[in-house]
Amino acid sequence: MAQYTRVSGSVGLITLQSPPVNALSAAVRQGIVDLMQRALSEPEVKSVVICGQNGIFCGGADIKEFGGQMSGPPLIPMIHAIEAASKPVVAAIEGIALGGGLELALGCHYRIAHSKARVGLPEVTLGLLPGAGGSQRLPRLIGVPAALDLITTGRHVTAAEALKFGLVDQITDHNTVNVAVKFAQRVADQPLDARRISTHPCLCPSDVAVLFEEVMQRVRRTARGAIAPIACVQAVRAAATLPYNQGMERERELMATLFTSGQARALQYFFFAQRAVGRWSMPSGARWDTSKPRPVHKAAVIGLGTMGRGITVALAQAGFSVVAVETQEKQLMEAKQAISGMLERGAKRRGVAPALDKINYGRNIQSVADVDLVIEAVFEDMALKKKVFQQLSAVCKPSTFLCSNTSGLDIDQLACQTRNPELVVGMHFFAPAHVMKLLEVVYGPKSSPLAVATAMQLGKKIGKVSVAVGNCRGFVGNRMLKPYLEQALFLLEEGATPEFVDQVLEEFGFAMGVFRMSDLSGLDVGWKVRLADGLAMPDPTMGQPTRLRQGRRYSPLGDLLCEQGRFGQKTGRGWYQYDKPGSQVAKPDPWLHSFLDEYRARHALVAHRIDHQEVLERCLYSMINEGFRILEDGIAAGPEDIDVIYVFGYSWPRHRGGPMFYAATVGLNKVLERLEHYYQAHPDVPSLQPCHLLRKLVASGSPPIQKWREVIKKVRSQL
Ligand SMILES: CCCCCCC[C@H](O)CC(=O)SCCNC(=O)CCNC(=O)[C@H](O)C(C)(C)COP(=O)([O-])OP(=O)([O-])OC[C@H]1O[C@@H](n2cnc3c(N)ncnc32)[C@H](O)[C@@H]1OP(=O)([O-])[O-]
Repeated sequence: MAQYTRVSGSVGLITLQSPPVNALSAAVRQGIVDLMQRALSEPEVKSVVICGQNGIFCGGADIKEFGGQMSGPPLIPMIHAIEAASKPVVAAIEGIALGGGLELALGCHYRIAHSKARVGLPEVTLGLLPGAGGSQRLPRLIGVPAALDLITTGRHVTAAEALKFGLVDQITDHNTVNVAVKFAQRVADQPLDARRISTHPCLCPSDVAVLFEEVMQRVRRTARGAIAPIACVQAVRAAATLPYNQGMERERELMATLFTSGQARALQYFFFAQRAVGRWSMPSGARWDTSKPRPVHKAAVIGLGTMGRGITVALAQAGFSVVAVETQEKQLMEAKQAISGMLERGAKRRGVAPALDKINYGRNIQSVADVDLVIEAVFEDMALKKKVFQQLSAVCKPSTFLCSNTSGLDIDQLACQTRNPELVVGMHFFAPAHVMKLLEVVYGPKSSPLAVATAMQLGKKIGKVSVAVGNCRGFVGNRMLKPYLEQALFLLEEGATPEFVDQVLEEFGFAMGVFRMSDLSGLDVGWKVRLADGLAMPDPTMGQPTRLRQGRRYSPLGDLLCEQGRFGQKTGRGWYQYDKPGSQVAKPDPWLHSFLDEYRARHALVAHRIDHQEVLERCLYSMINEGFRILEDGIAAGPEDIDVIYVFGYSWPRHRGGPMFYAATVGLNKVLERLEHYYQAHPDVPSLQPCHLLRKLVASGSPPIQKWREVIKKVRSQL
């Protein structure tokens, strides 16, 4: 909807009204078309201002409309009509002008922005391009290099930056609509021809061909298979090389291809999934909207290894006072230096002062007595963590929330060490903790909604996407990683190489294949856990066959590498070889290939040809199957939670929506059929056995992912 008022006698003011972000829904577009006609037909009206209600100009096209049949007046002719209007039209930009919202403003003859406004063309993040003339008008207004930057990255720019680009004509600290109305009065009689951006030539630098080539190469390198960034470059190239009308035709063609691509659907699903995880719920019925968080002013971090340092930086950068505790003197000195460096580098990038004074360091756990919340980040050892929780419970105020950064240990066991187990939750950060967006907030059977709400809010304040999950070994992310890693090892046993498996996964869109990722994280981490679990056995003559544990197939390949001191990048050897310890350039290692040959010979394994499809299906479907088990067990509330965790924590390619969305895209019946096939071939691998929920969903006709929760509810109620 849109509202019309006449202000100052001669200005027609059109206000977009569609909360929360005044998206250009069919009703809003209809409102704009009707009210523009009215303003143009009223003789008293000499100029027009378009603004949005509640201090927000416009968040762009209504993404909810994309999935269905489009109705109402189309955006492109609507914007053309505004540009062609015989009276000056001024956009009064407050809050945001994004996507179609900025394209609407580019159709206006003038743009006035509030100094706190942000503008941008983020369509690429939704698998699209600015398809309402934005790809053709923006380069004509601000030049090809700046337009390429904005359109291919989708980044939002501040009003000050927009002014520098010439994207807005004026910025103000005052009431933007009032300023725009006065401006509109001043320009009422000015000629408009030069203000119609579509008539401008597209000014190109002399080396424009080289520029496009460079940008295209960069985009292809970083897109990880996403097609929208490439289409964005092609659309801007059309603006630079074709007359406006032909450029618009090219924009339309490219947009049509993107619109119908699975990638746009995946990215739009993911846009809503990211927001859905904020509306968390627990099996007890506690929910985000009925559970109030308690404010946290002062926090503490216990243990200043890699994770503790990152968490301290994340907290301090967000303005929290932090008590950072490390009991080892040498570690403490090293941590202080590292944290200061991280804060200084981050502050330099953001152009702010480093938050060094937010942190108090200490060697004694007593120094956390008065904090509101503690995040324990000591070594991943249950006995040690239990001891720390006992100490914290004795030292801290009774109201202090006690959180653990464990990546998979039992939260309940830690809660049992404390006076107030209801105040204990997991806060599982991902390395590097000040950079990675994901936070798993883990509730145990005793965790209160208050503790979950507080941890979720803290996560939001430090810029994380927080997902509330239940307590089980590995929680959601690492639990699903286990069958994925396991399949990758089995594939090596059966004839594949680490390079081939990684290549397939990287072509799929992962930033790193499973073996390169393991080398980066350190092979010894998992090895220590397997040793503690009694799975990795240094002496293979202990009675059990080496490739079988507890009746299941087991690959000791990772353990054997660790026994050789091959821990990955940090030792210069792992699944790959590196020039020196710490180097990041992975090279195939002939030693490893002979080692695999010998291993296969020792175990009478005959290497067979493993193709692309088998690698993908076995690695991904076993992981997805575990995802369905997680949903069945109530560890994740819905598929969106899993997908958000995988995109933000495990570099799952966003344009594929996340593992559960991918399963829906492939077809649940196909996933089921392939799992059945592989389980038949490998009956000693339980992770390949299709789970009950997957079967149930297929039996229910494979409903769309948005309907899975209904089936999940039914399955859980029958358990
Ligand atoms: C030939 C075909 C021609 C086609 C023409 C194409 C035109 C054009 O180029 C395409 C576009 O504009 S593509 C669009 C380009 N635009 C973009 O990509 C902008 C996308 N939006 C954003 O980046 C952020 O939402 C803001 C920065 C706007 C606000 O951030 P914040 O303050 O943290 O708040 P928040 O929590 O994020 O959102 C609050 C609520 O608003 C909801 N919602 C938001 N935008 C929506 C939309 N466009 N729509 C619908 N809903 C939208 C959001 O879901 C949430 O709902 P919930 O039910 O409460 O969960």
